Amino acid sequence: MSAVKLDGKATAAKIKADLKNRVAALKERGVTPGLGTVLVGDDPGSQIYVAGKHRDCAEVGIASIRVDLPATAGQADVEAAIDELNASPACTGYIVQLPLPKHLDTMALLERIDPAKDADGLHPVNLGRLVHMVDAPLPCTPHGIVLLLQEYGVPIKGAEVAVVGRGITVGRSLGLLLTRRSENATVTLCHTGTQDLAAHVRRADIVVAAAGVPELIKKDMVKPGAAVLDVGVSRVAGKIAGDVALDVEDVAGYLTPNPGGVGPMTRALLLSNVVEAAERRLR
Ligand SMILES: Nc1nc2c(c(=O)[nH]1)N[C@@H](CN(C=O)c1ccc(C(=O)N[C@@H](CCC(=O)O)C(=O)O)cc1)CN2
Repeated sequence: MSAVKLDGKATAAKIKADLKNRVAALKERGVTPGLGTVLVGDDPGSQIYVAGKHRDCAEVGIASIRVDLPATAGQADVEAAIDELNASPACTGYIVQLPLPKHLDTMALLERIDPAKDADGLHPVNLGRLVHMVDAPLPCTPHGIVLLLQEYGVPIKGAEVAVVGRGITVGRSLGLLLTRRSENATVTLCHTGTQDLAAHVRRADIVVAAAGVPELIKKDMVKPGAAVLDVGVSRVAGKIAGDVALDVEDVAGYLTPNPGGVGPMTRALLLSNVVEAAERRLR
């Protein structure tokens, strides 16, 4: 079997084309959406992702506000940057790029973001809204994964899904999304304490690998025909190393390329949250 490619780049391009029209409509009504980013330190991956987010903004007409702080920035410095973006009328939504340097208190900083400007959907208030299944900005990678599966007609309702990795940006919040009544999947959230990972993955119709362990998901762990989404962004010798071994392609029914799969969808859904926040202002 040679898997159907779940093309995130092409799907993101469609989403961005729609956003471009919505941004133009907002501008006609006197509102220019603006995305802010706070990047602390010089992690090479984070630098690339933040640069990509601002390139996307230019493509769809969203204004960019970029705050870059040195790795030595203290808690108070990052708090000041957040307070400024909370107060800035030009910024309709923003993110603090993760991971932050270890000396910073990530949770305290995420909580300081104005929930109405939380473009990542990771503020505890917005995650709480997701738990309660009420309207809120959705976390970008999980939302992108759901839209990518829908774009290719991969059945989600009733599917057995193995999510590997319990981080807040992907695994934990994806479980919340996929178990909403509108998706109705059955999710097993696997993590480093899972006893027999292969057994859980082998049962799954959809596998989402978001553990950050290169080639964790091997060909013999995947049910023939399953959809496999690789969220891994480890860097080995400067190149992206995904969580899924390359030969999984021989057995999977659908597979994301990496790069070109989940990453571009994450960025497109970030823009979507910024545009939605600007539209909400006009309601
Ligand atoms: N505040 C946040 N920080 C992080 C998040 C997040 O959702 N919010 N997720 C990840 C990284 N991430 C988002 O910032 C991200 C990862 C990958 C890409 C992407 O476009 N990847 C490209 C390849 C780019 C390259 O050459 O390396 C692709 O897959 O084609 C965008 C965003 C952690 N931090």
